Amino acid sequence: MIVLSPHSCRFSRIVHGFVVVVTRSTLRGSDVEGKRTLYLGKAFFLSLGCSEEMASDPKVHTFEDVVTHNQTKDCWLIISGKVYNVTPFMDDHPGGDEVLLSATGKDATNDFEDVGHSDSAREMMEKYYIGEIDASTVPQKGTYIPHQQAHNNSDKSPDFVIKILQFLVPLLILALAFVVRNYTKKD
Ligand code: HEM
Repeated sequence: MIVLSPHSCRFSRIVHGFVVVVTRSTLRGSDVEGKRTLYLGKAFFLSLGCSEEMASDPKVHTFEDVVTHNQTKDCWLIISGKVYNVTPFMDDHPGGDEVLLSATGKDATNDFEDVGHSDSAREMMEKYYIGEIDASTVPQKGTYIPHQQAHNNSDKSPDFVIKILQFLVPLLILALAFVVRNYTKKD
């Protein structure tokens, strides 16, 4: 597989889009001519140095599928909307394999960016690119709170205690006033 710089890849994506549009419109006219355009486009695309994966339409993975690849021997990551199979890189990753494993099962964009990876690290990523993530399948951050945990938390949280006190304190003051009034009342 040929590795390329992100710069040429960005350019090639534009070219790829163009080739697909041309190909689709040409296919409507003539099948043979359309296929020829597709092969020419793909060849041109590959000549720019892009991987075969990028030359064809990228595979779109669902979140549910990607998160099942969460082991040292089978590790996929989601970074900036793209899916990477970093299994061959586990032993060589300078940050270690544990950190890569901890980035599975979620969108690892922030984890990746927080480290401040170098440009050469970003170029290296192209080698492991296996497609795009279907954004509609990625759960929104903070939407999932396990029911049991949420219930326990609310019982112990200071908010809950404050609410109880807001209700009890006026009652206690009222009761106290009542008692004082009764004791100080002249017969
Ligand atoms: C395809 C994905 C990744 C590639 C190709 C990659 C590559 C690299 C490379 C080349 C380095 C050496 C330093 C540099 O050049 O920036 C590095 C360091 C590191 N990476 Fe990654 N990385 C990837 C994903 C991640 C992810 C998702 C995390 C966090 C969860 C991570 C955490 C780290 C850490 C902690 C270091 C060590 C930084 C240091 O000690 O200076 N990497 N990575």
